Amino acid sequence: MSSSLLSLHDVSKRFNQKTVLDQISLNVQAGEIIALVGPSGSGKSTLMNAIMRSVELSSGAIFIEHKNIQDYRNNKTYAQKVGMLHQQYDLVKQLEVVHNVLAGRLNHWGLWQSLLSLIKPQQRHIAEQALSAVGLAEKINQPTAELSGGEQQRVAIARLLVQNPMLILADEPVSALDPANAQNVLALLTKLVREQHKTLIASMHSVEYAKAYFDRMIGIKDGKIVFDLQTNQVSQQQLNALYGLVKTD
Ligand SMILES: Nc1ncnc2c1ncn2[C@@H]1O[C@H](COP(=O)(O)OP(=O)(O)OP(=O)(O)O)[C@@H](O)[C@H]1O
Repeated sequence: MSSSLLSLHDVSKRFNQKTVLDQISLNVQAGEIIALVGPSGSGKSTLMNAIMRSVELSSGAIFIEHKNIQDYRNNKTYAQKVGMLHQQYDLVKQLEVVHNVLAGRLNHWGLWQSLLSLIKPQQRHIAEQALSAVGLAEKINQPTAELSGGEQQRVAIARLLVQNPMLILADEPVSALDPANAQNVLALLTKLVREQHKTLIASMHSVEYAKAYFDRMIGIKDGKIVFDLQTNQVSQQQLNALYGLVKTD
């Protein structure tokens, strides 16, 4: 059996009459670091939401470790396979950083331990470890709202480390950040994914960042894959065609 972590077989999604994903087939091996690129509305978020199981397919099937994702019994088990990083961090701003990081633990805890953790953080050492990995150990008791955008995205990464899924999906993880912060966060995220032998698929607005930090690039247009290559093999012509840019020379 191959080491395929994720595979999509003829995945299609229609919203009302509109086809948003059009027979996408794709294989991802464990350890890959992949950027999804393509114009706005091409279907990148829908593709990731389908893998997250938050969008139901119109047809086709998705497998994680050769098992249909529909067959993972509950969300807790599934969260140990796949986790997602959002553009807007998705943190509870009023809470201290430690609580947001330990929210990644909810998939491992029962109800009482989760409730108790809101009063007295349970397994604080786990949060400490994850926060030092993202360089924020000293912010553990700070209200999350007081952190900068880049720091908040690093807290969200720490929460993912605590959740510890095999596959990380990131939906435009740095598009809300300024260039310096965006590059720091991407460098950190890809470094941690490599060190911890995880797999990353991120949708990226910036082709430049996709080239700098990712190994494989998948171009999506109108819900179809138009190229799927090692990043250094992608030509300017392919990118122009993807974004519908007219040749000027
Ligand atoms: N829940 C929904 N109901 C109806 N249409 C939807 C829904 N979700 C997405 N769409 C449509 O599907 C298409 C693809 O959207 P999607 O968000 O996947 O694109 P994207 O490539 O991620 O775009 P962007 O780069 O702008 O985030 C869009 O036309 C969008 O309007």
